[in-house]
Amino acid sequence: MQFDLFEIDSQNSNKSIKLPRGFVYVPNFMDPLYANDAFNYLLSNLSWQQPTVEVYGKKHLVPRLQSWMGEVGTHYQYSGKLFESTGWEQVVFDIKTRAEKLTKKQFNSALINLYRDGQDKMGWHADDEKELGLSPAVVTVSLGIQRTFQFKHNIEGETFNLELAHGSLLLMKPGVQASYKHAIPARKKVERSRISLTFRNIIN
Ligand SMILES: O=C(O)CCC(=O)C(=O)O
Ligand SMILES: [Fe+2]
Repeated sequence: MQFDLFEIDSQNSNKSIKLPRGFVYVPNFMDPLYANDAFNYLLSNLSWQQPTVEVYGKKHLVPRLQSWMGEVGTHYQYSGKLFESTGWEQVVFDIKTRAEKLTKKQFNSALINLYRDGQDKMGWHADDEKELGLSPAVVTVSLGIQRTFQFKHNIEGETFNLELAHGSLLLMKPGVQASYKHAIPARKKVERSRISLTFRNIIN
C-alpha cells in the first residue's frame, strides 16, 4: 500500500465554532511541522490492522486501519479479539502527555485510526465500552487531511459537524458519550489520509 507523506503547514476551516457543552475543540493543539513529522512517522512505523466486525451475523472488514497502544498491562477487546498493549511509541507518549496537561485528564491507552482516503470512515457509535468506566473523557488528536467529525444528540436528534484540522485536539468530556453518538462520514472526494489518536483511560 502506498500513501502520500503529509506536508501541509496549516489548515482550518472552522471560522467561528460554537459547540454544545461537553465538547472542547483546540485547532492549534500541535505545531503544524511537528504534526507533519508525527503523521509521517506513525504512517510508516505503526503496525496497522484491519479487524473484522460482525454486523447482523455477517463479517465485514472495518473501513479503516487501526492500531492499539497503551501502558503495558492494559488490553482492549475488539470484535472478539484481545489486543494487548506493549507500551507507548515515544511520539504517541509525547502527544498524550501534552493532551493530559491541556485537558487535566489521564489516559493509559490509545486507539489509533488510519483513514487511508475519503472512502474510509467510522459509523455512528459512542465510546461507551464498559472498560472505559461510567463516564469517560475521550480525546481525539487529528493528523493529516481534514475530515468531518459528526455528532448527534441521542434524544433531540440534532446533528453537528466539526471539521477536525491537522494538529487539532477535540475533547469529549465525561457525560458526552451518554448523550451523543459520533461518526466520521465518508468523503468521496478526499484522496489523502488522516490519522486520529483517540486517547482513553481503560479500567481493566
Ligand atoms: O477519528 C476520529 O476522530 C474518531 C474516532 C473514534 O470515534 C473512535 O476511535 O472511537
Ligand atoms: Fe469514537
